[in-house]
Amino acid sequence: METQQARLMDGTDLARRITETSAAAAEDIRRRAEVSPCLATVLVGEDPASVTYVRMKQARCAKAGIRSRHVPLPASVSTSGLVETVTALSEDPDVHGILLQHPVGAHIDERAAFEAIAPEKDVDGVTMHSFAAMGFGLPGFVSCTPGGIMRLLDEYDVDLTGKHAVVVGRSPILGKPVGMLLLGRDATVTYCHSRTVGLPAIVREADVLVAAVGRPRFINGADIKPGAVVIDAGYNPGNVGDVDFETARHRASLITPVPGGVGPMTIAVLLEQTVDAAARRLIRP
Ligand SMILES: Nc1nc2c(c(=O)[nH]1)N[C@@H](CN(C=O)c1ccc(C(=O)N[C@@H](CCC(=O)O)C(=O)O)cc1)CN2
Repeated sequence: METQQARLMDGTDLARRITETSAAAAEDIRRRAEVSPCLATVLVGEDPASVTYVRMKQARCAKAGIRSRHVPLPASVSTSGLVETVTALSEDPDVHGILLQHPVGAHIDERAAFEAIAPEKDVDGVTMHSFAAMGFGLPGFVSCTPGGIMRLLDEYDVDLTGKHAVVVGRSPILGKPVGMLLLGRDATVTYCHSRTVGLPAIVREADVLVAAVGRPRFINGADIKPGAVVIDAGYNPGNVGDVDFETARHRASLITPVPGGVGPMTIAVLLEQTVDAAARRLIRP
């Protein structure tokens, strides 16, 4: 019997508030140092979803008074060509943050390209340097979606201490780092993925479930523990999440919608970290 309706975790509203603060901080930097924070966006090819996400990032930058410099590259670019472009942006003093939109194409060594981002400009949290900082619990730039998820959990006062957090997904910029951040907040973390045997039974144990597997409606609401907090980090075509929302909302206590949950938070964290990178440069030029 369906007894409860989960409260929605409103990522759109929280992202708007974070971006307002970033806009004020960007304005402050401009006034005090006559420097305007700048995000370089690098897009390989013309994958329609990636084009949309990069446009969204540029539009939010513009709204927040953050400059963006777009660098489109043909789908045929080689690994060395991409590394050369990213290295040049890393060395360009006018650029404070670099976003290399994922995915970059199967023929490219994406890791090599990410590693060409200077650590102090890794506002997207995709380099090994940032990954290690997240793992050690040291200050640094977080991967944007994991960072956005943690902000949502805090906004809704979710106590993570001793809670069983199940992360379904293991990508280097989403599943793995969000598990590390949850562990750093004293949750007991289990990583699962598309090949996990007996996944439903593990999902049923989750106090906090993070679905980040990239498969539409992969998590069935019937497998969600009553009262669980459900974070749907899926961004499948048609704005469909990794969780079957209609069934899950009757089991969870809190749930992120798709759209309007984790997605906007990803961009808010990217902008916030871009402004932060510019501010850090003022302290340590
Ligand atoms: N270098 C990176 N590449 C990618 C990342 C990333 O964080 N860094 N994340 C994903 C996708 N992504 C950003 O790039 C992203 C996906 C979805 C949204 C979003 O706000 N979605 C909206 C709905 C969008 C719509 O209406 O079309 C929502 O959920 O409300 C933002 C960012 C892949 N690559």
